[in-house]
Amino acid sequence: MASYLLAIDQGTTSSRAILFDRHGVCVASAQREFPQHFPHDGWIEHDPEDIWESVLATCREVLAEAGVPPQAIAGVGITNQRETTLVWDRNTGQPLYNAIVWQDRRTDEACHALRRAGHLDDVQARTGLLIDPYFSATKLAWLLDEVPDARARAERGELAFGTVDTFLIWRLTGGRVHATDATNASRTALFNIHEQCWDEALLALFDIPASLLPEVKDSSDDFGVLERQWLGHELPIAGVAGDQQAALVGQACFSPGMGKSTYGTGCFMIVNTGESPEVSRNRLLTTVAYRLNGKPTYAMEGSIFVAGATVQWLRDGLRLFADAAETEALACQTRSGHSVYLVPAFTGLGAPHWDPRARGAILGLTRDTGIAEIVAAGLQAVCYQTRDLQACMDDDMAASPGILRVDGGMVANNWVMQFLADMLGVSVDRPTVLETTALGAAYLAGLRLGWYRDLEEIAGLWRCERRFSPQMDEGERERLYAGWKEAVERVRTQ
Ligand SMILES: Nc1ncnc2c1ncn2[C@@H]1O[C@H](COP(=O)(O)OP(=O)(O)O)[C@@H](O)[C@H]1O
Ligand SMILES: O=P(O)(O)OC[C@H](O)CO
Repeated sequence: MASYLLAIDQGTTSSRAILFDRHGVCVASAQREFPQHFPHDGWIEHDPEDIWESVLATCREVLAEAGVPPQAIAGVGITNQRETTLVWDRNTGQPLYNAIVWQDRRTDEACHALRRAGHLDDVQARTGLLIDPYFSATKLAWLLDEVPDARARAERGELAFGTVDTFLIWRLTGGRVHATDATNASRTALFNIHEQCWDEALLALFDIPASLLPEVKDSSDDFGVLERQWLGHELPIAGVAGDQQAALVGQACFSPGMGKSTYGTGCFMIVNTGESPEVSRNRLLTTVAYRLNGKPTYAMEGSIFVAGATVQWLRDGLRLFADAAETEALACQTRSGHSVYLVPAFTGLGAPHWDPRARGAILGLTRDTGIAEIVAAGLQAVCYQTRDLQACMDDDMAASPGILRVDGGMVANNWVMQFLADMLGVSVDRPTVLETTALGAAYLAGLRLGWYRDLEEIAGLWRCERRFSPQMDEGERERLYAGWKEAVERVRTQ
């Protein structure tokens, strides 16, 4: 009898494949990093073949490592870096160009022009998003305009567009299925989140031929069959969601008001808002949390572009330490109440500022500032930015989550988690399974395959490993946060 679900987690810097059992316990995992390409300032690309090969290799590795035959897998869930845009030939499956990654800013000018022309409110009303290079629509338009012959070929119906989930589904099913799920569609800026369909007015605005677009399915659905040639056995692809939404599912945040924050390369805080697509007054995003049985559940999201990436920069750029894990001991050595601030606006600022031209800064240096204070400031920046998002959510929804569930590579750092609880003034819960993104994809597949009755059953599987409770006094918390706000004002350009 099939005993496992296979989750494919295709992220920005690496691909992972993880096997879960029925209780949501991680049985084995495999991970491969792949190269990032920076052809010009602000441009970030992935070679689609690197994405594909790393996914295939990790799937094979995880089965080998666990000693599990493919017949023991009930089905596959896919979760992915969102917004990243690919176009390929429907006949050959060959991509026309590299994948343009979500962090890529090449369409900054085009977005600026659309905002100047007054399209922001309409785009926000239809998509829940803003007009920003982050989302797929302007990246896709760029591909059609800049790759020779692409627009004409798209108009003849020869090409397919997809985010990474769609590309993987296409390849895994041998080109039989061209589909995405509603969470991924909701990040393209072409999808109407109220009507749950591609929006003709948006296709016209961004000049995108409808023939390029995939079918939009539920997050638990029939996405076709992974062909026998890849793992030696046919497997149903039964769950798909963008990685941040999958983490919300993996964290079992199924009731309105429950939220999670993921601290990986970037940081994404998402709060479930139930059946109502709340519109933010503070430039947060409205997005599809998951769609089951044709019914969307919505969420509000704050996206911070740089979180763990600061730690990488401190390690690889400044060479202040050799391993990210060392940051915890370094931060513990800081003078309490030091006033160094590091604003990690390396690629601009995301929510709630959306200032692509801002650049980073370290402020408040004194003669006794050392490595420990700079490292601590880098870690604290992530917590201050979460507090910025919390303030927006408080204003938009009258209440941000009373308890925040956290995951991602950075949450291994106890010092960061305590400072986060202190800065937010709420409890921060770290679950036993930190691979919540992959777990969410597995749960979505499991729902479709009848492994789980409903979301309630899945919620019963969530376990807290450690709770961090706020300990800092109010005065100190507000003094530190006021310093952060001042530091951000110094780098903003708009
Ligand atoms: N102990 C730690 N303290 C602080 N940051 C850490 C620690 N361990 C890992 N990180 C950071 O977490 C990030 C990796 O998290 P991960 O969830 O794997 O990211 P992603 O899925 O975005 O690639 C890296 O940027 C790394 O620098
Ligand atoms: O691959 P990650 O974990 O950095 O997540 C990327 C997000 O999906 C971008 O929106």
